[in-house]
Amino acid sequence: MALTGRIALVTGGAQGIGRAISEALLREGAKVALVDSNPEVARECRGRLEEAFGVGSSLFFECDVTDWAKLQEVFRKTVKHFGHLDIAINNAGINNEKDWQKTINVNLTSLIKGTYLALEHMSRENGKDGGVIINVSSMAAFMHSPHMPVYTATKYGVLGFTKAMAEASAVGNFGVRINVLCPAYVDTPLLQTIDEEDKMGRYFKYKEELRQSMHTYGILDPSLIADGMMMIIKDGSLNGAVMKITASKGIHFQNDEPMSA
Ligand SMILES: NC(=O)c1ccc[n+]([C@@H]2O[C@H](COP(=O)([O-])OP(=O)(O)OC[C@H]3O[C@@H](n4cnc5c(N)ncnc54)[C@H](O)[C@@H]3O)[C@@H](O)[C@H]2O)c1
Ligand SMILES: CCCCC[C@H](O)CC\C=C/C=C/C=C/[C@@H](O)[C@@H](O)CCCC(=O)O
Repeated sequence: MALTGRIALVTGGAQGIGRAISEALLREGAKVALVDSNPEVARECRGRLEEAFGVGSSLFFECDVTDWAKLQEVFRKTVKHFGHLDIAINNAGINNEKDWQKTINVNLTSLIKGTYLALEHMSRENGKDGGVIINVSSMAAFMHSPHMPVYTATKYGVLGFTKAMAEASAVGNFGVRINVLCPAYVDTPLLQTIDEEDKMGRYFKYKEELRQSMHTYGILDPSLIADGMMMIIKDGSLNGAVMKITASKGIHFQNDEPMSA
């Protein structure tokens, strides 16, 4: 997929991994709608992106992805403003084991809603031209860590939902490629939540073990995650792919054993 003139929507786009992919897309000539609930980081990000890529190449929406009506409106306004939608990146995510229901709402329920909204605006079923969706999971979907069980559950959920949706898209001829990305630890403000008792809840006592795990597995630069996303966006053969990004193996894919009867 060539990116000049392509239209992307990125949730959690103003910081961390979301910001890195938004910048990568803008660098290659795409236009990007950034959706974020944090007005301060969004303001700073907006200033930087408009300075670097010009006013008009990005659009900012202050929106909490758990607000269904607002999220619907954001997709609608993006399509109205730019004309159509080609790429949706459901990236917004939190680590909050204390308010674990919020973690499920943000990381899983809203990602499912974001996927359905993206399909509404991209699927051939609705007379649209197709596109690509990337859902952000984590290497936590392959590990069993005592440090963040609900976060882990949401990331397993994202993995399963996305693989099933990719098959639904293939079977239903949606023309939309749906893939999932699973990074290991990435150098973003999310990692600082290990020092916050009101986020770690009863698992706060494990924070040094978690820090040790980061030390063992390494911490990646967000630009590497953006590279992986660009690979998925550009490779038209990828649907249902599970991309892992780790310090030891870099960008690579999970290959599942075919299930025997
Ligand atoms: N950083 C890591 O080590 C790591 C590793 C694997 C996967 N991930 C996943 O990558 C994604 C991005 O994480 P990050 O590390 O860039 O985090 P981050 O905290 O640096 O950035 C997340 C962005 O999402 C926004 N956001 C949070 N809740 C939101 C909501 N309800 N509605 C709208 N926007 C919201 C935040 O304001 C922020 O700008 C998450 O899904 C996370 O689980 C992160
Ligand atoms: C404050 C907590 C925020 C959590 C952020 C992340 O989502 C958590 C990422 C979790 C685990 C990372 C593990 C990395 C492992 C690899 O380096 C590797 O050893 C695994 C090998 C498997 C493979 O590459 O296929």
